[in-house]
Amino acid sequence: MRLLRRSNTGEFSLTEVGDEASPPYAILSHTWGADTEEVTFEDLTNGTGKDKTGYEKIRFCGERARQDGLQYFWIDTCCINKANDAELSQAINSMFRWYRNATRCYVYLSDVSSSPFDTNEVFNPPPWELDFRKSRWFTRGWTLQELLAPGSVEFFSQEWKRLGDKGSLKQQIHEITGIPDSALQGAPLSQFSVNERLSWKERRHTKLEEDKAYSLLGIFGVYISPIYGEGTGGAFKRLLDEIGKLEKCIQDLRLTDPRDDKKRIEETKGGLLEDSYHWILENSDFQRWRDDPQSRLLWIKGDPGKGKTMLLCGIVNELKKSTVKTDLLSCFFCQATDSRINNATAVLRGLLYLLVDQQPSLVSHIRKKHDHAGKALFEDANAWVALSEIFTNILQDSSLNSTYLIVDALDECEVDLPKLLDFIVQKSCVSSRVKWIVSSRNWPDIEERLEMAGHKVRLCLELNAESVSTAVGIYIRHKVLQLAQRKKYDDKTRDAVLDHLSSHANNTFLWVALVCQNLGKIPRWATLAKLDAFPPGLNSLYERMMQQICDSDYADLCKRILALIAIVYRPITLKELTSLVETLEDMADDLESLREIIGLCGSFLAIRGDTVYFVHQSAKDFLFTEANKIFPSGTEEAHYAIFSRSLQVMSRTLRRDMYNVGALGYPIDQVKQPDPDPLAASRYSSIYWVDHLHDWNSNSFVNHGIDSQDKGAIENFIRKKYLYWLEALSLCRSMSEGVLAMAKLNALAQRRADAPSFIKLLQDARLFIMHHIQAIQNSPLQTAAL
Ligand SMILES: Nc1ncnc2c1ncn2[C@@H]1O[C@H](COP(=O)(O)OP(=O)(O)OP(=O)(O)O)[C@@H](O)[C@H]1O
Repeated sequence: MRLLRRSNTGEFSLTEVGDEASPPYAILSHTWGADTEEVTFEDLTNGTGKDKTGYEKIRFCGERARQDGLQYFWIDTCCINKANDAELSQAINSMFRWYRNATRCYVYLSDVSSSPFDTNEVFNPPPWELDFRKSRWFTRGWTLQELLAPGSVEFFSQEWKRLGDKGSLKQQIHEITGIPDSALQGAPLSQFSVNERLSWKERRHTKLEEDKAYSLLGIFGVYISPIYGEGTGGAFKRLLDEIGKLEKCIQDLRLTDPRDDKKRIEETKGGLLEDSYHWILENSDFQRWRDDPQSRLLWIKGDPGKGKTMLLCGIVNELKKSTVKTDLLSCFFCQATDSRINNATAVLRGLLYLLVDQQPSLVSHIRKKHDHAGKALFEDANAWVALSEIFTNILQDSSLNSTYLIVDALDECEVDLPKLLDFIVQKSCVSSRVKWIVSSRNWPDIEERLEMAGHKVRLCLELNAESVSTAVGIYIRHKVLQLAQRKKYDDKTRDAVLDHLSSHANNTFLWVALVCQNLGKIPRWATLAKLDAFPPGLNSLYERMMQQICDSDYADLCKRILALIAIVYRPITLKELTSLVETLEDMADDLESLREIIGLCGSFLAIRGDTVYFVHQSAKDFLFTEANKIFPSGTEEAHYAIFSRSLQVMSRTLRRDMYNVGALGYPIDQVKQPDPDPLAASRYSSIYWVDHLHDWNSNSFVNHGIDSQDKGAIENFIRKKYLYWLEALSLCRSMSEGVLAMAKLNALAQRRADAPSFIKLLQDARLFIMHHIQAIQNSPLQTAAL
């Protein structure tokens, strides 16, 4: 971009700077006078134009910038060479970003006059307010982005008097423009619907009709080359086309919203306690990472349950508070218990999703490939290659703002962890504008790879025992006071619980959380006697919980539930649970009793909403180390049981037009999930039944193949229910999982050389889904027309 600079003698000169390396600058927002009045690029290069009225605005902006300690500033009249079409086109597509990146934006209101003696405090409303409300500035097209893009927008009268900024004048600006406060305060514009954003420009005008559309490019984060002469209709058509493609691309990219994952994790873990993570802000390693431009990667490591995830949640909150509005912050929380967020491609997808949500113009890097490949770009066998290339390009994009990338629980990334680690190691030294934080357990293979990163700071929780111990102490007090209040402990009991927890916690948050959860189930009068039943150390505690389950009257049922929850590919709902465990089948309408049964499974499980989760990854890890207790016949048998139950429940419940949409071409975007949802019990089964069949085979030393009985059941299902299954997959927005499932099923069937008609049936079924995926994905009932 080209910036103006004021010399000591008061002269102005132009200087070219790279967008990436631009010095801090101020930017002017104003309304244009007659062309002859504005100082142009030629004027400045030829040293003319000083007698034009527009020169006053340059002097104003230069003087304000000087007062604010800024040497450079930008004004659209003279910093763009409009005679150069390519430059003009590039400027139109960059302007939003230039306004956003400006340190200050000064709005010069030539039609608002304010006496130098007016003080805003004395008159309410101030005498200039009426003129302010009527100012032409609020009626022009380009000033919309000039209002929204910068973090700081200050308003000045024609006498150069400061009237206020978009914070102090937010009420008036909201009333004049109809733009919600949150958008004025800097909320990502992607949070507002396309129609809402379009409505903001309704009463605004531009000199050239096409500019009405072009002035919205930055507000939607899309690029189009201006074609003056195409008319408003043509310009808007191209703009809306681009917006449509952008929205589709972001929709396809989204796997989960990591912001929702963070919220869910905090809630399932009992809520984030600020006082228990604030120590990090005073920690010298953290400060070094935050303040030293050379420190690019902060790696927080510690044993299970030491509070890493909650610490990262806290850091995300604190960075959000302390960084400037233009900084990007993207995070991802890996969870081994959920196959949607336990792999390297999911990490890149999640990080990218939040980056483009905050800076939509970055989508251009994804669109190049997505326009050709569609959603498959993020899901096919080459997804990692494509995503890592896109990510690299984004990190190298000169328009990328300062960025924080945060990845929690690398140890829970179960698929392609080495690739992800190498990627982080390489990319963390690419750009000084990008800072990373990652967390992991003390695993040697993670250590080995992350050690290779230059510019890193390592923060080991075990080496910060004093801070962690104080933080755990605060947590203990908080939890015990909660318990004491809820259970009405007397002082003696409360102090004994405090003492026991403080002396046995061993700096492990999770241990405290689990013991408190257990104490919550014990009657007040039995509390003191039971305290010693909570041994120190996570494993001892888990062992005890397991022993209690084994001794209880419901041991078999609890173990079956634990085995199921341990082996499913994503957390399942209570309804899904009833369909997958035979003995729970009758409880589909009695979820309260089911909740009680889950409560009997020690404190291994937690329910949030209607979904059952492991209380912590370490609880699941423990169950696998004690596999003989919950999987007496091995994990393969547990997979087989889920496969077989899934086939039964699908055969029983899937039917045509389950959501009563009626019309064959009814678009999926408009399909609403009915309540009660006819797919509630079979959703999981529909997506994962083949995976369980596959893992029954692949995990085992003995290759079971598909025996005659299962062959018959599968054949029957495909012949009678295949189209309903495809409809269900479409309603679950999981058609691509269906394609993969049919590929796996075909591969398994190949082993039955004695059953050619079975193989042929599955081949045909596979070809069918591959050919019609698009149609069924868009309209679930299309299955009936095919
Ligand atoms: N700041 C905090 N506020 C509230 N609860 C906390 C906090 N820190 C830790 N906890 C409690 O401790 C438990 C364990 O913390 P967390 O899951 O963050 O540990 P972790 O180090 O990430 O464990 P792992 O490596 O096994 O995943 C949480 O479930 C939560 O109950």
